[in-house]
Amino acid sequence: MSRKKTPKSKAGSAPATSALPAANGPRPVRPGTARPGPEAPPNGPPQPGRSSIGGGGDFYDVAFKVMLVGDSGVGKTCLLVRFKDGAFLAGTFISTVGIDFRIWDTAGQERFRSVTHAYYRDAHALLLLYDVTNKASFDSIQAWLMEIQEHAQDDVVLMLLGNKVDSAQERAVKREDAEKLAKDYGLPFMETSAKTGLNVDLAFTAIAKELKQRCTKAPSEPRFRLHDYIKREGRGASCCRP
Ligand SMILES: Nc1nc2c(ncn2[C@@H]2O[C@H](COP(=O)(O)OP(=O)(O)OP(=O)(O)O)[C@@H](O)[C@H]2O)c(=O)[nH]1
Ligand SMILES: [Mg+2]
Repeated sequence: MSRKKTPKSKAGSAPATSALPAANGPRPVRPGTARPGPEAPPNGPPQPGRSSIGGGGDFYDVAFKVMLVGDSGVGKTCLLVRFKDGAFLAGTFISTVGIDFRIWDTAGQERFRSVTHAYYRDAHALLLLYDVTNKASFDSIQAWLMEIQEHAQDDVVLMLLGNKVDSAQERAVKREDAEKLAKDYGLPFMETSAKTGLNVDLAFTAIAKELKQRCTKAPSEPRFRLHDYIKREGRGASCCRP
């Protein structure tokens, strides 16, 4: 199910630019306003016969579908592995083919885009990645946002992540430019590194907190504020520094 590629091979990975209208101004893309979609498992105690996530036998009161999207090579799989296993996949770049069923890690390559679309529909949250050392991957973000707008639920929680921030000397996307884009679209934004782990746990935790609150928040409980949370907790290259 995997295909070996040379590092940084991103040819043909950008979303189809034909999807972008000529006047492609910023459009609101449901900033951080998700509630569980219709396919979210019910809140409450584990149910007999209920499926476990990943078939591993662990049952959850609440489960959400979070997807990683972005151009090929931006580090989606590495980010997931860093979060899940605390490790970094250095060396050979093994591009994801179609959908990785371990978790909802998607392929960034254009040729798998139609497959990926099918999985947006019931996603509760999307982590949209670009690579801070690859300008083209940042330029693709608007096209990704249009895809998301077209295929994902209206209330999907969305976060923009600029990955590979450890490669400071190769930086090709200024943090300020990404901050502006994020602000224009109302997106929470952080810079991350799957290599060092910078802000990786925070990104997933913030999404989890947002989603959980939507499902379980008592009326008296203060509302979780995703933007404020990552602003407060973000490290180093986090976007929202005071
Ligand atoms: N320096 C550095 N390299 C990274 C980082 N994250 C990923 N990489 C490298 O970038 C390459 C691509 O990473 P992947 O995680 O496979 O990329 P992907 O987005 O899953 O790519 P597709 O599956 O093709 O969509 C690999 O060679 C990784 O080692 C990072 O945070 N820092
Ligand atoms: Mg991958």
